[in-house]
Amino acid sequence: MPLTDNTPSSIFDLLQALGHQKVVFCNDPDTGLKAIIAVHDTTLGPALGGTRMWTYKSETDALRDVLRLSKSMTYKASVSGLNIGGGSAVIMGDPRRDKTEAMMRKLGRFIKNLNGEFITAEDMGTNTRDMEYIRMETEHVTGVPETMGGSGDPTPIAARGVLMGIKASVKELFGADTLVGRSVIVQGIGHVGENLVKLLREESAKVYVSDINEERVVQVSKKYGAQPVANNTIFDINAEIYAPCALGATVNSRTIGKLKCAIIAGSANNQLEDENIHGRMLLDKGILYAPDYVINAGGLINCYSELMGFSKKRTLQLTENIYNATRNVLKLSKAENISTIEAANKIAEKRIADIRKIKSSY
Ligand SMILES: NC(=O)c1ccc[n+]([C@@H]2O[C@H](COP(=O)([O-])OP(=O)(O)OC[C@H]3O[C@@H](n4cnc5c(N)ncnc54)[C@H](O)[C@@H]3O)[C@@H](O)[C@H]2O)c1
Repeated sequence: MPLTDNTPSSIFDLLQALGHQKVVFCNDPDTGLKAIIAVHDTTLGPALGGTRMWTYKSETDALRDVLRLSKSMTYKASVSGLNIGGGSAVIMGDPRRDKTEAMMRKLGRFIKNLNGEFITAEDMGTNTRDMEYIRMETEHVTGVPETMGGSGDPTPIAARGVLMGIKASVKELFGADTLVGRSVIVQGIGHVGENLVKLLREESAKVYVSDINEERVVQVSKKYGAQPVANNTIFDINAEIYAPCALGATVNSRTIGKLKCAIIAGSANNQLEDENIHGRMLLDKGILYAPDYVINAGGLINCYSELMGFSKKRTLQLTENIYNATRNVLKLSKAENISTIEAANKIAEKRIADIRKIKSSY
């Protein structure tokens, strides 16, 4: 996705280049809410995507993030075979310091005004409690607590999907998908990261953990028998699998040279800073990259299931199918000698184009 410093300076040119339908700036001085909602593509259905709250350095950074996130939601839904489109919301601010009930409910009012074109869920910096606040103002939210008729926390399912993607990648590279003794470094041990550490340890993998929150590193490493690693030394560790589970763009021209892993497979959205450049660099370096939006679709699948009338069994089936979806992407990448992200994009774009055609006919 061409969202770098070289991207068009006009916002409309940028939206045109990325294919976005709508961007809404939400400003509410009373609650301090400064949020951006982006609706990328609704060909397959209403735009579904998380609300992220983060201390963005600038408005441009927040806009860049919401545009990247929403586009990857469209692609994620498409490769996962779901009938929904892609959208996303970001709130500018520190979730630990600035977030309030009123702020989340105000965001709910903005979402309500979109009349179902955008449906949200939790993401970094937000949680099920926040979704509950949004639900007080609009029905267009998923991932609300079970007590409110929702499917609850989607992060264990998101982590299971990532595990499926890791297994499919290991199968491709090593011929068998067992994780016994395989080494994995998990960067970012928040909601998804911690669940992933748990699953990896249950599969008897050797797990290293790092986070900017040192307290969590101590807690999580103790709880699951993982090895703590200082955040600034993660690229010095000799681990076969690097699982980015924090912010995106950690795979870039500055880090690729340092990577010692054979596989990159994690939950973070938009792991490649520039997918054209860095997807190719990884292919040339012989590092297998399991495209983020293919393997982190579990959270989306959970939210989608909630919209369809939640069934735990069906949700698990769809999530375990991430194994096959990843295998298909890797197969196409190999057959056409294209990067794995190009292969995933081809599969996603073909489904959207096919459905767009049938929707335009009587
Ligand atoms: N929550 C979901 O259901 C879901 C689903 C799919 C993808 N994702 C993606 O997975 C990633 C993690 O989501 P989450 O819900 O676990 O978020 P979270 O906020 O619970 O956890 C993120 C963790 O990353 C840490 N972190 C932040 N910057 C870091 C850095 N530079 N280095 C190391 N650690 C850092 C934070 O301290 C925190 O512990 C995000 O990119 C999110 O978009 C989340």
